[in-house]
Amino acid sequence: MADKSKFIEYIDEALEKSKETALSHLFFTYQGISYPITMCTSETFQALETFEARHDDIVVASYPKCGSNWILHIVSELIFAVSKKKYEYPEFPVLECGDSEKYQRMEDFPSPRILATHLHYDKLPGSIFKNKAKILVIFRNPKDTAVSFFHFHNDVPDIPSYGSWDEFFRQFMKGQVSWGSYFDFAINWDKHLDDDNVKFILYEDLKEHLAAGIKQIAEFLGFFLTGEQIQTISVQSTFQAMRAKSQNTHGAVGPFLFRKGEVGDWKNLLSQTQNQEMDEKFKECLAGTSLGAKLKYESYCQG
Ligand SMILES: Nc1ncnc2c1ncn2[C@@H]1O[C@H](COP(=O)(O)OS(=O)(=O)O)[C@@H](OP(=O)(O)O)[C@H]1O
Repeated sequence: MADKSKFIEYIDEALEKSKETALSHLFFTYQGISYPITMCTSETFQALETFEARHDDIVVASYPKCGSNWILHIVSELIFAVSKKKYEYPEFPVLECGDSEKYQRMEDFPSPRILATHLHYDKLPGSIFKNKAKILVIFRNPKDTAVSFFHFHNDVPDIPSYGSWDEFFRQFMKGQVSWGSYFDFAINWDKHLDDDNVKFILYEDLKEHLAAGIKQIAEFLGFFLTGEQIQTISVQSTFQAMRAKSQNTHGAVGPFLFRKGEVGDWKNLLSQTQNQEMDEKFKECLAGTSLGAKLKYESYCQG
C-alpha cells in the first residue's frame, strides 16, 4: 500500500493510545460533555474558538455512529466528479480531534475543505454560521445508533470494551458516552434543521433511496452532475462497496467501522424493557418537535 494517509495515521495513533486506556479513564468532560481522551483535548477545544470557517467549507455534522463516514465519502466523490481532482484529506477530518495547532495548518488547505464534527450545535465554532458554511446534518434512529456505538467499542480490539450491552445501554441513556447524549444532541439541532445553509439527511432515507439522496446533496452543495455521474457515485457508496475498500480507506479499523450498515439491527439487542425506556425518552425529548417527525420513529424504532 502507498504511504499511509493522514486519515489512517491519525486513527492508528488514537488506537495506539486506546490500548493503554481503561474504560474508566477513557473520558474527560469539557463544558459538560464527555469526550474520549484518545481523540480530544481541552487545548484543542480552546484553540477551536479561533477557528475561521470559510464560506465554501462543507461541514458534516452528526452524533457518532449516524453515518458521517458515508456522507464524507459521498461529498468527496461529488467533488471529484466536478473537479476531476481526488479529494485528499490533509488532516483527520473531525474538526475537534487532533492537536491544537491543526487550525493553523488548516488555513493553508485548498477549498473546498470537508469538515466532520460530532459537536453539539451550541458547541460549533461561531465562524461556521457567521461565514455561512454549508452544513449537512445526518441523523439516524437512536436505537440503531446505540447498537452501532456499542459494537464499535466492543468489537475493535484496541478500544476499551463495556462489560455488557446492558452496561453500555445504561451509559448511553445517561449521555455518559463519547460526545454526550444523543438526545441532547438532537434537542440542540431541532430548531435549526430548516436554517439557511443546513441540509438534513436521514440515514434510513439515504439507505432506501441512495441515488436520490446523493442528488439532493449535490444540489444543496451547488454541484451539477449528470444522472449517470450520480448513478456511478451511488454504486460506489453502497455499504458493500465501502466496506470492501474500508481497509484501504480507514486502515485496520475499517471493517469494524463498516460493520453491518443496516436499519433495524436494534431488534437483535434491545430487550423489551430497553425498548420501552428508549420509547419513553424519545417521547419526553422529541415528541411533537420538527426533528421528532423527521426521524420517523414509528417506522424505524417501533414494531
Ligand atoms: N454506505 C453505507 N451504507 C449504510 N451504512 C453505512 C455506510 N457507511 C457507513 N455506514 C454505517 O454507519 C455507521 C458508522 O457511522 P459513522 O461513520 O458516523 O461512525 S463514527 O462516529 O464516525 O465512528 C456504521 O453502522 P453499523 O454498521 O450499524 O455499525 C456503518 O456501517
